Amino acid sequence: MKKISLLGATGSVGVQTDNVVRHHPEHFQIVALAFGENVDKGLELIHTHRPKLVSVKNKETADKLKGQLASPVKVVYGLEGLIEVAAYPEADVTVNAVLGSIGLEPTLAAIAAGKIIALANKETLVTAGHLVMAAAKEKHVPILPVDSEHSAIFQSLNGEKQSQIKRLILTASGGSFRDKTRDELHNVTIEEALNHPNWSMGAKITIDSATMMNKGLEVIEAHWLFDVPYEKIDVLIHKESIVHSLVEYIDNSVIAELGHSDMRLPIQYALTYPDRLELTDTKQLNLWEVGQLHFQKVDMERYRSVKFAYDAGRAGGTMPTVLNAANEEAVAAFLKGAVTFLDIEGLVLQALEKHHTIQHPTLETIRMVDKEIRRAVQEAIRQR
Ligand SMILES: NC(=O)C1=CN([C@@H]2O[C@H](COP(=O)(O)OP(=O)(O)OC[C@H]3O[C@@H](n4cnc5c(N)ncnc54)[C@H](OP(=O)(O)O)[C@@H]3O)[C@@H](O)[C@H]2O)C=CC1
Ligand SMILES: CC(=O)[C@@H](O)[C@H](O)COP(=O)(O)O
Ligand SMILES: [Mn+2]
Repeated sequence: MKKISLLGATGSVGVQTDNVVRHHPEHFQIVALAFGENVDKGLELIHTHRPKLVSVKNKETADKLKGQLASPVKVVYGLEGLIEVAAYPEADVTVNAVLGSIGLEPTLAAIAAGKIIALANKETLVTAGHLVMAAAKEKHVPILPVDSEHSAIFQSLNGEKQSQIKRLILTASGGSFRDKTRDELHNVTIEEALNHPNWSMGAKITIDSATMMNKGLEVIEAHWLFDVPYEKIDVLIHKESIVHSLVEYIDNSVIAELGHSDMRLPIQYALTYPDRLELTDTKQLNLWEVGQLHFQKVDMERYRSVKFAYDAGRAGGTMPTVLNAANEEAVAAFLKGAVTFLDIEGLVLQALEKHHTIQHPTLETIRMVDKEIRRAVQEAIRQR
């Protein structure tokens, strides 16, 4: 029985983790969970899994939740609460599916407590990959990818030697606006941007897919997870999202993982690794039904966010922290209707251009830069 601490329980990945756990009650148990403000969904999950510890976003939500709980559960809140859930002593695995760089300190706390990390929260690795990977190495803690592309790469690597990797190839759907030219992006709406062609996901990552910043973040995530330099990480547009990513070896052999779009597979694999379990209620992949698969080179002018991410990743230090913080603020503003779709890129670029990289940042420095950049982006939005 694997005991799980689940962060971001009410979100898209969280709810699919709940689904995986409910299908295999003999293998998994959720012993602690954290969410933000969705008390109705949170109560449903608490009722199903009966965790011993629950954390929510703030005191107000904690009070609201306590007022509606039928059984005694310890309720905590804020970043401290997230950290307490992440490092919950009874848990074996911490599934981090919270949204944004708020996931960093809980990840570090879970590593310090010796938990296996099943990581969906890519912003953690983008903002401070050097700290997370160094801590995991020191504590001999595995960081198992939940992000579908990274799970595909992890499965395709299957223990092969690092020195034999020629290239990691991350596939990208191209997002909601894949078939639009750059000029056609000026007046796109929030609703159109949220309409991902292949995946049903939370709002922020769906917008990231539309700008293709998601792929940029995933390039940096892959760099840290697999210890591969940026020159050996490529992005390939693949509109069907059937090939989830590929690994090319020095003998030109290319190994990939394929399947229909269903996050329960990478979530479950991170929980069962190195074993596998049956995945119920899923669609088997019959390639004859799919018929054709398409692949296309990425145009870095059309998808500027991918280039920003490569540049920020190569610059290193605090530059990826800036990329991530500016993007989180710009996407949040777009989702509130405060800026246009193309403003997201503009705001990120402005933040990157103004920043002087600090190399080898400590956690304190990362926190300070993250805060400063968010403030600067908010100010830039106010001045528009
Ligand atoms: N969705 C997907 O298919 C995939 C997602 N990912 C990554 O996984 C992460 C989660 O994505 P997704 O599930 O789509 O996101 P969602 O927006 O659907 O869910 C986010 C979760 O985080 C919680 N949350 C947000 N802010 C806070 C906070 N301050 N304190 C505590 N909890 C908080 C939310 O709570 P509440 O709603 O209750 O407020 C919710 O449970 C992201 O990093 C994303 O990039 C990676 C691959 C695929
Ligand atoms: C399911 C998942 O892992 C997402 O990150 C997904 O890959 C988004 O799709 P694109 O970024 O390729 O549009
Ligand atoms: Mn992904």
